[in-house]
Amino acid sequence: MAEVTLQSISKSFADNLAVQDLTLTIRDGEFVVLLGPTGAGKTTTLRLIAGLEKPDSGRVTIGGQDMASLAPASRDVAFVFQQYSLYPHLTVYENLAFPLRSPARRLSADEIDRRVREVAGMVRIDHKLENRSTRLSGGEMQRVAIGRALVRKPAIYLMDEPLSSLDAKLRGELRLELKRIQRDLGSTMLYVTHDQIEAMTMADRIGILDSGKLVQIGTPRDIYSNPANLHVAARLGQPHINLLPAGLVPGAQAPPGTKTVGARTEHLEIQAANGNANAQIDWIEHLGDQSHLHMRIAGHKLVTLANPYVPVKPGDNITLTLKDPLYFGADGQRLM
Ligand SMILES: Nc1ncnc2c1ncn2[C@@H]1O[C@H](COP(=O)(O)OP(=O)(O)OP(=O)(O)O)[C@@H](O)[C@H]1O
Repeated sequence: MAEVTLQSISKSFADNLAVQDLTLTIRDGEFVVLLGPTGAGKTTTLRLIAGLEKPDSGRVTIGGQDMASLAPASRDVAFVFQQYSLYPHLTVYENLAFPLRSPARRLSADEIDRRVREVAGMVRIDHKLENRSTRLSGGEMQRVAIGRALVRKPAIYLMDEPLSSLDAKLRGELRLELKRIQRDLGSTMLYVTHDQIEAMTMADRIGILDSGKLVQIGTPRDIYSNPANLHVAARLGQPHINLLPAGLVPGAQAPPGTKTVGARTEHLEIQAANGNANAQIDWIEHLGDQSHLHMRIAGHKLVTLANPYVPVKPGDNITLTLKDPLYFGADGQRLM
C-alpha cells in the first residue's frame, strides 16, 4: 500500500471542466470517500489516478513516484467498477485467480490457490467457487468483482460505487464487510459514492466534490458538524438539513451577515404550544423505529426526526425554537 497524491489536477472534456484544480492526499492505509452528486467529477478523479484519463495539468503520484509517464497497467492500482465486470465463461475461482496468473507475478499454483481461498472467505463467496460467474445473483457477482480486486495487493484500491447496484440489505452488509476488510488489510482506498450513509460509515475522511471542485475534506464527524458551506451542509444528514431565512425561528442570536439558518433535528426544540404557537405539525411519517415530523412555520416547511411516540398529531400548534444552529452568509459560506 502507498500514499497517493493529486496535485492541482484539472481535466476538461471539450468545454466541460470535469475536475478543477484538485489537490488531495490519500495517506497510506487511509480510506477516503469522495461524495458528490452526479456529474461532480468523482469517476473522472478515479480514472485520472488509474491512468485511464490524462490530466490537462497537475500531477498524480503513487508512493512518491510521478505517474505521468506510466500506462494504466504499470500503475499498481486495482479498480472496482459500479457494474460487476466478470469473465462470464470462467468460474468464480478462475475469476478470482485471473489477476494472479500474469506471468510477471511468477506465483506458484499453491500460492494462487491459498490467496483465492483466503479472499473468497473474506467476501463470503467461498461456497460458490466452482459456479460459473453467470450463475450468481447480482450481489454475489459484485462480491466476486470486489474479491478480484482484493486478491492483489496494489498501492491503492479505487472503487466506483461498487455497492450501488445491490439491494438495501446487501448494501448494508457489504458496507460493513468492506470496511472490516480494509481495516484488517490496512489498505489504501479511494471510494466514490453519492450515498451519504456509505460515506459516513466507511470513511476515515470524506471529500465533498461539487462541479469538479473539492469543496471540503475532513472526518465524517467534522464534515457533518462543521460544514464549510450550504452545499456541504445539504449533502449530509437524514432528513435533509432545513435551510431557513434568518430571523424566522426564534431562540438564537444570528451573527451579523446571516442570510440562511441551517437547522437539523438536533438544532430544533419542539414544545406543545402554550398560547404562544409559532408553527404547526403538517403530518407525521411513521418509519417504524422513528418518525419524520413535517412542520410549517410562516409558510416555510421543515422536517425533523422524532421518536415514534412523540405526543403530537397533524394540525397541532407548537412552539419551535432554535438551539445552536448553523449560520450561512449571502455567499453560502458558513459563518462562525
Ligand atoms: N469521456 C467523457 N467525455 C465527455 N464528457 C465526460 C466524459 N467523462 C466524463 N465527462 C463529463 O465530466 C463530468 C464529470 O463526470 P464524472 O463521470 O466524473 O462524474 P461523477 O461524479 O462520477 O458522476 P456519476 O455519479 O453520475 O457517476 C460530467 O459532466 C460528465 O458528463
